[in-house]
Amino acid sequence: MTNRDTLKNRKIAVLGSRSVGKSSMIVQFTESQFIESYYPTIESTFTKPVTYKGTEYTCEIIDTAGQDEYSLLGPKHAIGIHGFVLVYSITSRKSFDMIQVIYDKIIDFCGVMDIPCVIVGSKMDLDSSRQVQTEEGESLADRNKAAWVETSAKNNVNVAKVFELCLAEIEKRAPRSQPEPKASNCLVM
Ligand SMILES: Nc1nc2c(ncn2[C@@H]2O[C@H](COP(=O)(O)OP(=O)(O)OP(=O)(O)O)[C@@H](O)[C@H]2O)c(=O)[nH]1
Repeated sequence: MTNRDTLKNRKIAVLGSRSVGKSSMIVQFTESQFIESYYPTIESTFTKPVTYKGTEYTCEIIDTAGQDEYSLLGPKHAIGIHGFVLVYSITSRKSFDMIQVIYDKIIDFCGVMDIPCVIVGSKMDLDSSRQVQTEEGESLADRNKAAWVETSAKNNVNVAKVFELCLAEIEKRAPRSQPEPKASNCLVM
């Protein structure tokens, strides 16, 4: 087996409204810590090796600036990206409503029917302020052929699962001998 067979690079873009906890989730996953204070993200990339079903992957995780309905989805959020993590906060109905908007923008941009995607309901530790029920999250994911999970970056609940689910969604759609993405191609299937 060549190194290319054993170490696969997978680019994952994390998108969602402002302050839903995208950075906190990524930092918990890659650095095992939780940051209470809020620093708006411009854009940064984190790398972490992940072993999933016996295969070693290098996950390149792109932390994006929070989106709203007026944000333009640029090529950097679609081209060469293998999988998408779309995050809403269970405490914000508005952030939940943004998920379909962002999903549709990706689909439009890439000209595909569906994408390897995990929809994440964050901040599940704040259940007393819940605005989005679990069934709503599940059925949104079902409608879009996406995986779904609720997480708490604060308590490190289901954070690693997000990235496992994303790798599963990517691999589910990948043809057996999928070539590595070319920089100029939209890889979403
Ligand atoms: N209680 C609780 N708070 C959280 C959780 N995740 C994030 N937060 C808090 O929510 C705030 C925003 O978190 P960020 O991770 O910066 O959010 P973001 O989505 O990256 O924000 P942008 O960079 O603006 O897009 C911070 O004060 C975090 O401490 C969580 O799981 N539980």
